Amino acid sequence: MNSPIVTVRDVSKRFRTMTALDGVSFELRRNGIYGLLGRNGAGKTTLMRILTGQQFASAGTVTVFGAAPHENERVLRQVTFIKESQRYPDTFRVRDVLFAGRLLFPQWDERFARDLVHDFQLPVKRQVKKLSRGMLSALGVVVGLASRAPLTLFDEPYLGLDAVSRQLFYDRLLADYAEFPRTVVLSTHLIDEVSDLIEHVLLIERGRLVLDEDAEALRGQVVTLTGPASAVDALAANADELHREHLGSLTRATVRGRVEAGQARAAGVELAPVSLQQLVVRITTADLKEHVS
Ligand SMILES: Nc1ncnc2c1ncn2[C@@H]1O[C@H](COP(=O)(O)OP(=O)(O)OP(=O)(O)O)[C@@H](O)[C@H]1O
Repeated sequence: MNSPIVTVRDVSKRFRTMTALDGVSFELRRNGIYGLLGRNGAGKTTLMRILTGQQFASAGTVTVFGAAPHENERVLRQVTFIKESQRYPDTFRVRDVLFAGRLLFPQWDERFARDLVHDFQLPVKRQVKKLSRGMLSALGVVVGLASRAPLTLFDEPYLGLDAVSRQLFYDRLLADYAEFPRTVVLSTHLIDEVSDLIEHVLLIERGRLVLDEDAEALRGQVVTLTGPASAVDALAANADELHREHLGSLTRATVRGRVEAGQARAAGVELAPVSLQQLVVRITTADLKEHVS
């Protein structure tokens, strides 16, 4: 990852009285796989729509490849946005969508597109409106991958895919990314599934960005401490406590911060890593929000 290709500064979006995004700021760097995580209605789609020029922010600025994205052809030719509810013209067949991809995206790889169509067993002659939900998702995935756009956003396009096809998507994405690095944003609820894939985590909670962290750094930052309450308290004293539960005579605390493994062992406290999914659940639990900086 190096220079930013997207800069979001203090962006808010209001729909009448509803605030969908509230003072969001972050950067997306050239080449990297970002996980855009958050609960239902957190503001993920709204943010992606603003990044791709489909919606205006109510306040703040968005710069994509050095310019505002709205109606900017130079910028938008470098961007692919695949959403679950992707619409295509009524008469389009699968092959028409692929043809359009070839025309629209300068980096489109026709051979890769055909391989993907084969992998996902898509019927090229079938009208898009007659595809099953999973096939429609697969078509979105094919376009998103084969476009090789320098900024590719997937807004849960794979919800219709079964587990085997989702794995195929993750595998193809990783393999192609290794050969043709670009900036990929995956918005998803299936955090466990993508946790090995994503390099950076952006977590939105009720319109606010509550986490903007390197995934690897995050993995070591949050742990659970299980042991006698007094020993857990002592170890947790210098960390942010995200959650606490009692298991008979033992206490289990989920904390964010540095805890020395040797110290924990000596105090009879079991130290265990927290999965990204657990971490997100803990952080987005409403009454614990004050623990998140
Ligand atoms: N056009 C609109 N008019 C009014 N409210 C809207 C509009 N678009 C989005 N919202 C509201 O903004 C909030 C954020 O919606 P958004 O679709 O961005 O969430 P999301 O994180 O993508 O959710 P999900 O994971 O459920 O798809 C929601 O409360 C939603 O109802």
